[in-house]
Amino acid sequence: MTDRSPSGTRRASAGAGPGTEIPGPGISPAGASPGVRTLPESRGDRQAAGLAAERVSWGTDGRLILDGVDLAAPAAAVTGLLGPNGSGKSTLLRAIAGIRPPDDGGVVFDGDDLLRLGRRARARTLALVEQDAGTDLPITVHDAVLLGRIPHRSLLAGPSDADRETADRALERAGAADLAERDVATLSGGERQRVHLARALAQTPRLLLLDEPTNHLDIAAQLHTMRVLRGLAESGVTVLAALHDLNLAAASCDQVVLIADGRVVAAGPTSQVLVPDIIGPAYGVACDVLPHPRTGRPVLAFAPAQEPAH
Ligand SMILES: Nc1ncnc2c1ncn2[C@@H]1O[C@H](COP(=O)(O)OP(=O)(O)OP(=O)(O)O)[C@@H](O)[C@H]1O
Repeated sequence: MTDRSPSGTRRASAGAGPGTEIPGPGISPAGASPGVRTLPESRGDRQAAGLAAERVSWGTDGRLILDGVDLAAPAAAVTGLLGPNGSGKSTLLRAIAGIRPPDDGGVVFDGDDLLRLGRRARARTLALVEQDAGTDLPITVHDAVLLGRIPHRSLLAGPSDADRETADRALERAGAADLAERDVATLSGGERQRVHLARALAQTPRLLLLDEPTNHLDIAAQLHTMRVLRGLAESGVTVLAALHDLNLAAASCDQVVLIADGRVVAAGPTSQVLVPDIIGPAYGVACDVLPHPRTGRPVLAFAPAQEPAH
């Protein structure tokens, strides 16, 4: 049973308070939670191309983890999914991917009900790069990436030359070509992360979901990964990535959705959500925003929240 009472699950102070509610794209007024702050620029109807999660709820052990989440991720854009630890980002990505289907709500992608697609059709449509997805299979990186082609071929057929070429290109694009002959089990955390991305790329999804894709990566590899995501978006892919690094989000995302305690706190263009009066309360920190000296995009600087004076 899912406890839908507010008292069981929510922190008192996360996010914008009541009175800031403004409906936006994919955020139907009926489904919006109190405290949802969706920016006026994103107001409008749900876009036909791209992803729309509608009033998605999921709970376990009497605890509501996702509480009527509405999220729109347009096609040909990178959408960042932000929120403090335990806010429900991974759970939401798994719900959208159908790995842990929601108890309530729907997930529509390019006009199709994603949750009604069969496994194979879904695997041809979307790929999910999970956080710290481990694999101890005794196989090479190249063969692991080739597994991404399985949804695209008949069940009895082995990989074709075209499949191998796609896997090679995916390895190249993910910056993992030099790892191709390595045994997956011997890879470092950052090397594994690149291989997971390569496998997802080999799947040639139209919807790419990523849970902390820059985990374990050094700064150059982080920037490379975000460039790959931007390149995918430019070629029409819908990209939704859970990110902890708000500066990477600021540098790379077209728009962001901020959740706390399983509810949307704010959603809209990156530069309008990554502002002190939204980020500070959501994460419980003091936050300043400066222009990036090279790009002009927002750079966030953090400090511990001020203790209230006694
Ligand atoms: N299967 C489960 N059983 C019980 N609790 C769960 C389960 N899955 C998730 N949770 C809880 O749901 C909450 C949200 O978890 P989730 O992993 O989605 O958060 P997150 O935003 O991805 O966190 P992080 O940033 O730390 O990775 C957490 O409190 C977690 O403990």
